[in-house]
Amino acid sequence: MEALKKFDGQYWKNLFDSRVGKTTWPYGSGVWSKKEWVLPEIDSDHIVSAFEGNSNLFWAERYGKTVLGMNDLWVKHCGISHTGSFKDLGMTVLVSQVNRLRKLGKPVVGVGCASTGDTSAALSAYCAAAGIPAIVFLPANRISMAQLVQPIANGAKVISLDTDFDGCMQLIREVTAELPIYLANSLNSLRLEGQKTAAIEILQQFDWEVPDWVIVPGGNLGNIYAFYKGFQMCKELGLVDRIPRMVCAQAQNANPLYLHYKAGWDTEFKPVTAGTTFASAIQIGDPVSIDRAIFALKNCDGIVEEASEEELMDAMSQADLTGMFICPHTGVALAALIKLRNSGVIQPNDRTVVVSTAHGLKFTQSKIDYHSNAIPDMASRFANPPIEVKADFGAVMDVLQKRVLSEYQ
Ligand SMILES: N[C@@H](CCOP(=O)(O)O)C(=O)O
Repeated sequence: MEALKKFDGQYWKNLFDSRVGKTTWPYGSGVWSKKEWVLPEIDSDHIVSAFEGNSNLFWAERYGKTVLGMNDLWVKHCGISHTGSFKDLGMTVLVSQVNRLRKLGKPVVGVGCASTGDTSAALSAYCAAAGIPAIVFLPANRISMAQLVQPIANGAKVISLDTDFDGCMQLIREVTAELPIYLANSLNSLRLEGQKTAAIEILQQFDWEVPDWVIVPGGNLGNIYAFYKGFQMCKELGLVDRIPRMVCAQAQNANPLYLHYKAGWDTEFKPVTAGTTFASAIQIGDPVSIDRAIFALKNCDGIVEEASEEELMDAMSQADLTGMFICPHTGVALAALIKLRNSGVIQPNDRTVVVSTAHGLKFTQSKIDYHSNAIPDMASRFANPPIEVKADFGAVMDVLQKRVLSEYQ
């Protein structure tokens, strides 16, 4: 009975009135001025949804307006999917085809890939569902725990190699040239056929009105080409009359395409050794789809932009503060957008779509490091660490007065 009373509004009102009918803060040690606490009636006009949009395409209203002064900013969440990244779109197509080949009696003993964590997760899941052996080559200690556990749990053969992604990629290409293991990286066009559906879906979600800009994070560079392919197909079919300008966003520590773009498309492409980045899934120095990416960007009047570690982590954290929970690669794309917006290349009313490539839950460690102010040489401007408070009513009320109520008064 006592417990029930505590959940009665009148009980709390009486308690509150008895305590706040004073001009000094009656809890702990602070001082306060009394304020009327009247909750307005709620009517349906005041109910706002955090995001507005169709399925996985969200209008990032608050981020757009407050951070960028933009009115028409959208985020296409491709990581809200079975294994938590856009790789699902392409891998379901590829594994279905391998399944068919095996049913036709073709000698495919398994499917293999090199990965920075998302491709391997998607491959392992679909192969497990189809009963096909999956072999994944991963760079040791360079992918997140959440990504590592995905192929392990799905029963793939996980080969952890003492090299970077580019080293893994070279090895899987050599191995699949020798053995009847089907190569599942995005140089395989089946992957791109699946991935291009995200572009078609964006156009459909906008009722076939073409956005001005689409920003895609880029590492191995299959996805930027897949988006181009989807947009171009819709144009050729007469569904739209133009295609958007695309931006490929790279991490400054793994930026071979950016360097090539800056040097002028006609110079010779030079791979780089990718440095460590929080955007670990695009930590790639020698992308397999370089030629396709250049082709796509040239044909859509595209741009390549880069983001430093601080820029990408700040952009990600600021976006999270508006209700998203994005991956660091999407942070790269948002940081690129901030730069292009600040330089006036992208205008406030331009309809802009940022492609969010993976679920933020795969990258919690980087968020924890950021919010704990534990990243050397990074100001972590938007860190929001937990507030440690003694388990004491007065102490808790004091903290709330200082950190919550004072902002409201
Ligand atoms: N970021 C990728 C790297 C492999 O690229 P793919 O385009 O060949 O799938 C990953 O998640 O592994």
